[in-house]
Amino acid sequence: MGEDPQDSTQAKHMTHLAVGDYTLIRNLGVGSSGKVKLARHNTIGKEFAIKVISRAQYGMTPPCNAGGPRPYKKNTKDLSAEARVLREASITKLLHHPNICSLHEIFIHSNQYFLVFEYVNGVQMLDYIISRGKVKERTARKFARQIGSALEYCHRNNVVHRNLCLENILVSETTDITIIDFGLSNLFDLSACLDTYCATHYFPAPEILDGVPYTGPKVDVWSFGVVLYTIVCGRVPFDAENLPLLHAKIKQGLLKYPVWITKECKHLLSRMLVTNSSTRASLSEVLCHPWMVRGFSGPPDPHLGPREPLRSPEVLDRGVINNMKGFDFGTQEEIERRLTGILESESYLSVVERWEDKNRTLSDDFDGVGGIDTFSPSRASLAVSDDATVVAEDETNENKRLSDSANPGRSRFSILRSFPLKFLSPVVQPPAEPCIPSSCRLDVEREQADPTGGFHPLLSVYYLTREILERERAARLSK
Ligand SMILES: Nc1ncnc2c1ncn2[C@@H]1O[C@H](COP(=O)(O)OP(=O)(O)OP(=O)(O)O)[C@@H](O)[C@H]1O
Repeated sequence: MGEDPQDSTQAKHMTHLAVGDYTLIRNLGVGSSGKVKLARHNTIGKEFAIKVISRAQYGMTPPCNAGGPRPYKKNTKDLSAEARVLREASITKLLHHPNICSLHEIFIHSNQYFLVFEYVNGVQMLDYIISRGKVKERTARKFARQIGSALEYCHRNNVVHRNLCLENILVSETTDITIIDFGLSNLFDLSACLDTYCATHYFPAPEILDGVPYTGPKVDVWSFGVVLYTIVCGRVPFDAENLPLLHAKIKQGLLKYPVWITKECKHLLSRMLVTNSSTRASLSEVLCHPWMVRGFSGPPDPHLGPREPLRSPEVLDRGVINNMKGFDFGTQEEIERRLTGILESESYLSVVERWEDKNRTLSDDFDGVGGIDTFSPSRASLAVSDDATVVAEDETNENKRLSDSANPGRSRFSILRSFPLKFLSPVVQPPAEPCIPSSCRLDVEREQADPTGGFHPLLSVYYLTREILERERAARLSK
């Protein structure tokens, strides 16, 4: 990317730099799209993290041999990079979840974008693991439940992250998780496929590496599996000194577990790291897995607000539609027409009907024997076996342990951060039986056919936009 003029000034002078209402304090990090700086709002005094992205790389800088500024033709790559920034902003602005970094505002200068995010006072999960070695399963479960909750929230809103990795998960002092960087995220539609190659280093799902079309959520489950493996094992599932070797290993598809990993945890990982996306666990299965719910009354709360189905086009609020910006959905009239088409479609109406039936049944159950949150892990049929293809821990294997190495922190992540956006791939795992408890309040069918979440990206954006406006209204009233 182009050099940020702010950065030509040394960091020590940064405290004097102001951007809009913010004073820049210091660098927090750097990513492929730009630098992230700690900033303080001049009037409210609150700290924010501002991602500064140069627009020079997007063709906004006039060519130097020109006799003055003139229109500068953008190429397709530039356009998609610029679209990526705007998509990150549009998607993140909609999301409201305790484990997802919120976007406060975005402003655009002639040479730069400034994305003003909530400041997370924490460290990257990568550094957290490096400094501690492996993490106890109990702590890992806390992390996994928060990551899972955030992913479920996203998926139920037709958003797929596509770049979940250790660098995009921040851990606070209270060991709470915040997921950042929705720069590669997208809206998905379960009835259609995405085909863009995304994700960093070790984390992309096999179907992304193979370049085959994919629907979305399962690629996050894969990356989540790699993250969870790394958290509990203290090293990435596949590692090598260089990419070709790494690819070879991945294609070999052998997954090794250290001896200290519990059977339950191994089973969960073996369901997440399944190369065939159609037999890989759904997020519902992951969140209901006995390992995930151990010590809890059920799967993590996705923090979705209460929603009712939109029962007819008459309930559509034009004020909401007018605010559905940033996704190329078309004009207000087009959005309204498309939403009307969805609400009047047979598939939507039948899903609403099923939703009503299901909720009636659930509320009857609730009146009687405890209702929808009565999931009991003990009732789950955990089919854990000592997987034949799971190789026992081999102390001499190339997946060196951090503590054994002369270079403690990085040896378990030898190419991590060495390659830019690069491929990594997976593992042949036994297609273990899914173990979704029948009483689990989440299930695949519901995930795919809930009129209030995940039914269609346009509907999800409508709900999310309405919720933002409601929050803003509530904030105004409380002043
Ligand atoms: N909200 C935040 N609070 C604190 N630190 C942050 C925040 N956002 C980002 N950072 C720091 O800046 C780094 C880069 O941020 P981010 O991953 O969003 O940038 P990027 O350019 O999109 O990166 P990528 O190469 O993954 O696309 C993060 O790894 C983190 O250390």
